[in-house]
Parts: sequence; C-alpha cells; structure tokens
Amino acid sequence: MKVTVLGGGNWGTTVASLVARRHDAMIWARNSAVVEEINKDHRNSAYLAGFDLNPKLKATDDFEQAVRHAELLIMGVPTGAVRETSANTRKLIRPWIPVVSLAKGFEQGSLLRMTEVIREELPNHPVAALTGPNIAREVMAGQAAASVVATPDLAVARALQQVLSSGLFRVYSNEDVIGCELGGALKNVVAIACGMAEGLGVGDNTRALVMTRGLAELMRLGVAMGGQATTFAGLAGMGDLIATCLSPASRNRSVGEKLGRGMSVAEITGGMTMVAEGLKTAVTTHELAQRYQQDLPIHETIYGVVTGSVDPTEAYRGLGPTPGHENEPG
Ligand SMILES: NC(=O)c1ccc[n+]([C@@H]2O[C@H](COP(=O)([O-])OP(=O)(O)OC[C@H]3O[C@@H](n4cnc5c(N)ncnc54)[C@H](O)[C@@H]3O)[C@@H](O)[C@H]2O)c1
Ligand SMILES: O=P(O)(O)OC[C@H](O)CO
Repeated sequence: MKVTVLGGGNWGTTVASLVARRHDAMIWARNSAVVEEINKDHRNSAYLAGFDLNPKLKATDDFEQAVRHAELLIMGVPTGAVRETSANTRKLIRPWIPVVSLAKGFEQGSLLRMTEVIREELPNHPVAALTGPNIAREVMAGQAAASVVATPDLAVARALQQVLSSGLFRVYSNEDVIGCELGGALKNVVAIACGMAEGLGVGDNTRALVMTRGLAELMRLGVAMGGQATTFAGLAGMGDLIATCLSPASRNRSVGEKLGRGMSVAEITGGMTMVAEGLKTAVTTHELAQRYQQDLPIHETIYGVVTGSVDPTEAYRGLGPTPGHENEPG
C-alpha cells in the first residue's frame, strides 16, 4: 500500500519509518534539510538524533506529490497545524481513502478533537486516531510497544491494524474514538503535573497521587463527553498516562520538571524545538471542564501554573481531592 505521513517530526518520522518496512511509505516535511537528510543519510537528526530510519522511506517537501501518493494518509503534524494541513489536502487527496490522526490534543477555540477537525475538512473520508503509550525514541529503538487505532468502523479499523502493525509494534482497535482521543490528550496535562513533582523533588506517594487521581479526572471528563469508562483503563488511557508520566523522554513531563525547578513557560518553550501539547491542552481542558461542569483539580492546578496564576512550588497544595469528589473511585 502507498502510505504518506504529513509532518517530519519525532513521531511522524517514527511512524513513517515503521510503515516503510512493509509498505511504499513517503513522508512530507516542510523543512528541506530534513527531507534531504532522510533521503541521503536515512536519518532525521533534528528530531530523532542517533537513530537510523528505514532506508526504503522516501521524503519530499512537495506537498502535492506527497498527498497524491497516498492510499492511506497519516496526519503527523501537531494539533495547531492539523486543520490547515487537512484543508490543504482537499483538492489533492484520492477519494474515500482513510486518514489517520497522530496528534494528541484539541483545536484551541473550537475545543474539537483532532478526528473531528479532520472530518470537518475531509468529510468523505474515514478518519481514525492512532494513540497509546508510544514514546517515539523507544519505538525507534525497537522496544515492544502497543497502540490503539480508534475508529467507529470495525472494517476500517481491521484494515488499519494490518497496515500499522509492524514487528514489535502491536496495534489494537477500539470503537470508542472519544475515549481514546481524550485519554491521549489529557494525559499530557497529568504528565506536566508528574514532571513538576519530579522537579520539586517530591516522593512516590505524591507521584502515585497525581497519576491515580489524574486518571480519575481523565475518566470523569471523558465519560461526561461521551467516552466509555473502560477505555481509560486501557492503552489509550492508563497505558499512555503511565508512559508519559514516567518517561524522561516525554516532552510534557520534561516541561513539568522545568516548571518545578523554577523556569517560566516562556523560558521553557523558547528552548524547545519539539511540541509539548499539554501546555495548550491545559487551557482547553479548563474550558471543557466548565462546559461539562466537571471538577478536575489536577488539571485546574496545571492550568493555573501554565497561565501564571499558580506558583509551581505552591501547586501541590491544590492537587488533593476537592469537596464533591472525596470518594474513590471516581
Ligand atoms: N513524539 C512522540 O513520542 C509522540 C507519540 C505519540 C503522539 N505524538 C503526537 O504527535 C503529534 C506530533 O508530534 P511530534 O512528536 O512529531 O512533534 P514534533 O514537534 O517532533 O514535530 C512536529 C513536526 O510538525 C512540523 N510542523 C509544525 N507545524 C507545522 C505546520 N503548520 N505545517 C507543517 N508542518 C508543521 C514541524 O516542522 C515538525 O516537523 C503531537 O500532537 C504529539 O502529541 C507524539
Ligand atoms: O513526548 P510527549 O510528552 O509528547 O509524549 C509522547 C507520547 O504522547 C507518549 O505516548
């Protein structure tokens, strides 16, 4: 199958390299130096330093060529670029082909999930999300990992599982798109909280508190928005939350760690070449919590830290359960 990944960053490149093992894979990157390095040296040192990519992977900075190539299109740009990139494919994309979203987060303002954004721009295409505990560098290192392809159509899910599964990268399916996308988006905010714990030097009790009550918040908002509670116990919920909260390679956790050490958001993001979606998601989640009338104390605390109204060193005072949610579980 001819597969195109749009977006030549950390995860887009990893997925493209995986898919290239068994398919005719092409990656589009807007940066021509990245394209040249992938084609010439089979590396993407700006985003995946130290890893060799599959030599069969072809790269291009020609957007039209990349989209026309695709019998399956994978959207690998960050959330802020998904609408524009999807819209730009409209006149080029082959009819009816599936589109898979890799981004974890929401569109700011509309509060839409990524598959909703893509469906608005490409209404005649089946749309799925690929989400789970997938730290790109570990997948590149060939360590066993699993992910979930979330789409309401089981036949599409089965076909995508076939294309996206590769070696030690195992792909499950789930029809609960809302739950899967919510899990992938919200865990980034909890990972910032966990990183902050790290930066502040707190112990394992606090870490466990943040992860466990963070999961309860994912589930509470996710169910209020139409997701299924059981999804949050799976790879797209608890699995991704654990990986992102614990991995030193997580960008979101690393942002939290730096916040805990006293750096400001502007200082942290000024030094980053890669995206940490949790910073934007903290703002969106604040708005979603109000819309769905849910009490999310950990998310609310991170919203306060990110927007400057809460000092990270004071933050852990606010992470406990608030009245109305003292009972476990829930
Ligand atoms: N890195 C991971 O381990 C991982 C795993 C699963 C999901 N994700 C999610 O995948 C998405 C992409 O993450 P990433 O790690 O590849 O990010 P990244 O920051 O490493 O790379 C993003 C890429 O998108 C490009 N880009 C940004 N804005 C663009 C625009 N307007 N038009 C075209 N290209 C643009 C950048 O140049 C870069 O090549 C994020 O939503 C992230 O949460 C990442
Ligand atoms: O590096 P992060 O924090 O963006 O996390 C990457 C993935 O979402 C982990 O599953």
